[in-house]
Amino acid sequence: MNAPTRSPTPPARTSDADRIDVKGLSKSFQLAGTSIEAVRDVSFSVRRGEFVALLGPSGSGKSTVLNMIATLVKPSSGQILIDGKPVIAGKATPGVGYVFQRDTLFPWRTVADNIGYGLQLAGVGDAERKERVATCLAQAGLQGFGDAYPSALSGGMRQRAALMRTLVVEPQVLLMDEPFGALDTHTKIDMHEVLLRIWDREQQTVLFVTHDLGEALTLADRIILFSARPGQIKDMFDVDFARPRDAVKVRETPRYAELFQHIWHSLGEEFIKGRSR
Ligand SMILES: Nc1ncnc2c1ncn2[C@@H]1O[C@H](COP(=O)(O)OP(=O)(O)OP(=O)(O)O)[C@@H](O)[C@H]1O
Repeated sequence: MNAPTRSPTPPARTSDADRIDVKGLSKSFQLAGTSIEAVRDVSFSVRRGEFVALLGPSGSGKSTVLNMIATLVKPSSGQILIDGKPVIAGKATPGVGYVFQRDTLFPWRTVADNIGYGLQLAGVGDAERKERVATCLAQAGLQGFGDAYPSALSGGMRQRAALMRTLVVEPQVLLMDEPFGALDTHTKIDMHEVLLRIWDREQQTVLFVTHDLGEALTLADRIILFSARPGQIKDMFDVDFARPRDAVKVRETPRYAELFQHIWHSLGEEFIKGRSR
């Protein structure tokens, strides 16, 4: 895959090939002698270049599923395939990037050095690293902040830098765990714009965890709705807004209101069930 601004012709948006396959995934945690069933028998696929949101109330096992796909948590049972190959718990899968809710920038490194960290680990030479980091800074609207330390940036700017630190190594699969959850509404919508523009160009396969229905509708091609714990797939919804999307305008369309209302009811039932568990 080419670097963010270097791809001359965008790849086909989606193909029928499955990039992520999750089969019969379950997870129970042991906590102080008690077993907590977090996820029960979850199966789904994500096609190459598809943007899928995992939506559900707090505690419905969305992060646990994402963490299992990211190999950070070992499944109790079930299988996860990426490009047809089983992932191995504890071992990073090549081509898969991860963005967390809280920015995880190193405070002692400048923004440019944070973004360039993965390239440095991969042994990319100084000149190329500089060029690729400059491209990422521009894409994230962070020109002029490369030499700043994270403490000098706003929350939104830090999250943009964290996003770029993952994207600079050009992952084909992007796992995102409520990456904008800590941001205020307007900054969040700015981040949706940044992500939509990058994804329009690069068309990574994205799995995005959120409990924010508006965010899922703005970004995703498909929403997978989780039930209250133990997390199971309750429903799936296609989000058929045209691309490229405008993160502000899409929310003003009648179709958005229609889909919102339709899914909101189902999500609301799980919020209520989740409260009593
Ligand atoms: N390491 C762990 N040890 C014990 N229990 C855990 C662990 N991780 C998650 N759980 C439990 O598993 C359940 C699902 O948690 P998870 O974080 O996956 O849900 P979520 O849908 O991502 O929630 P949120 O939206 O609040 O992040 C919760 O009851 C949680 O307490």
